[in-house]
Amino acid sequence: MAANQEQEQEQRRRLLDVASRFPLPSGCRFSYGTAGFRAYGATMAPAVCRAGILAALRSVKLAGAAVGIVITASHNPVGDNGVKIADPDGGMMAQHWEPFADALANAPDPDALLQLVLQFVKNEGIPLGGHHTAQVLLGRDTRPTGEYLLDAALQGINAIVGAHAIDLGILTTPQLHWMVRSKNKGIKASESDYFTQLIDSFRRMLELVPKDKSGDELAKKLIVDGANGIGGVKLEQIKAKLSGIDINVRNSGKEGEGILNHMCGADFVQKERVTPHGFSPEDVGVRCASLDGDADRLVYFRVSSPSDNKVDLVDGDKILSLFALFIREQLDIINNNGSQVNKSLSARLGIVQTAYANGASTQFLKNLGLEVVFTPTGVKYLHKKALEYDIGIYFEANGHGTIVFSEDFLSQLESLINDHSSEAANGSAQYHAAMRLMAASQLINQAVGDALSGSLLVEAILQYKGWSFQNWCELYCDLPSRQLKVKVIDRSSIVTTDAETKVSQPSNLQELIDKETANYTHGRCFVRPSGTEDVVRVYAEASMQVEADSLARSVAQHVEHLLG
Ligand SMILES: CC(=O)N[C@H]1[C@@H](OP(=O)(O)O)O[C@H](CO)[C@@H](O)[C@@H]1O
Ligand SMILES: [Mg+2]
Repeated sequence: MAANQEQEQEQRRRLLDVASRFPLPSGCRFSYGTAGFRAYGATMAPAVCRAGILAALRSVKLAGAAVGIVITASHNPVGDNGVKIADPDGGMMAQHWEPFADALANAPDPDALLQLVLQFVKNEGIPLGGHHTAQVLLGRDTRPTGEYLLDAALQGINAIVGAHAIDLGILTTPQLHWMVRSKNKGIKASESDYFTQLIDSFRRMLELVPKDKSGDELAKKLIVDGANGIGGVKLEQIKAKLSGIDINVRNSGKEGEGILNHMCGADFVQKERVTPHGFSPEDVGVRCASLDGDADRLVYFRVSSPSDNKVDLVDGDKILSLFALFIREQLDIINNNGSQVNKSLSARLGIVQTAYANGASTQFLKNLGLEVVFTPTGVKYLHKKALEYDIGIYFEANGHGTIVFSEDFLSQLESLINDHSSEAANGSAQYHAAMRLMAASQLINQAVGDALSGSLLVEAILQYKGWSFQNWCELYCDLPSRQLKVKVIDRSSIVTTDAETKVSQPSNLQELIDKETANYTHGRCFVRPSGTEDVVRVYAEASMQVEADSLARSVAQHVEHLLG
């Protein structure tokens, strides 16, 4: 038999073999959804194994570039688990592969799986069975089912001839995305390189804080709620090396401290607006940050008073607003400063939000004269949109977000910094502003939202501005809002348009929503099927809390009535 034919046979055999090792339980249906497959951890092995096959195929297709797999269920309960795939640029897997991901995960038997793969590789022109290579980097969070699912992923990857899996152990989701991106850029990509980049660029940011702004001890104090997940573990590892900030980690994931995401973490704090487990009245007034279970979400809060457990919340929208103010300020300094180096920077700055962004934040950003655009829910949409700008800043209200800088902008910035190399110019405000933007671009994780690097950027900006938590809170006042979930028979019967702000099907639902909304001052309401849970989500906003509550309730009733 010719060598090629032999390889092809071997490839078929391996696929049939691995599929029979991970049969799909009957009645099981996976959907790639907003952010990968997610379900009860013990049931996830077939989907994770198939995600391994898919990641290896994606790497073959992209000429052996590294692709990533993260095993995590983020903010969901500890018993859940899931899998997300990172593309070679460190972003989410290209959306046009999602239908194949769905079909592969749900292939009912080994033969169906084999046929599906063979058809797909033919359509996509993937040179399967030839002399190709593929590499897949794997990370997982701290969940008890992580190791078991990692093994399923490894078996899936190894089912593709020529594929090579690299297990990077327990990592935050953003670390894995950063490593994939760095590896494909040909730069140092280990965990210690990631830490060094964070520590060094944070130090550089603080060195650029004007001397008159350096605040008191409270300004440097930060308590971090690690959600008993991997973010707390990693922060403990580096906090002593972060100078200029005093970090205390609670819910750090240490044995006995608590259960992952249970009564703690970014999702809990943002939704419940109460102090997470491990915080007490003694913490009143101190700036606190909360991460989710895989550390790709970040929100800030402050314990409001010693007598109740309420918090003042700073959500993703306000983190976005702080970042936008900072970036804009540096661009203004560069472009309006009469410096010896007569050079300006042309930069298109874009702000990306979803319909869940509080209306007050959008108004605030627009009042600053910024370009604000909307995408559907999910980092995969926001990130892609942000890449269209020289500097794109995006956040979901729940704390997923980051800043992306175009290569062209960064090289303009670098040349500006080089032009300032003479000593006299080094002292100029323009030079400092350019250096701040450069340090920020190195501190922030440009692959994906990262609670660790995001919180360090927040801390550096607050120190730069000499701002307290209160100053930050007062940027604008959130409009009262309410989110509800409605269980329906088939949530996919709701179809939305205009970045999910309008319903196109069922045909009369939008009219009903409009009618309800018209009854309220500053009323805004939309519904959409969740991409991670079997529910329809209702969001309402109005000038008073009771109004937002009642608008959400009446629209939820319409949804229930129409969809059962
Ligand atoms: C309203 C909301 O918070 N939706 C979340 C949630 O998506 P849904 O499609 O709404 O279930 O999970 C996504 C993944 O974590 C996150 O990106 C998104 O923001
Ligand atoms: Mg997460």
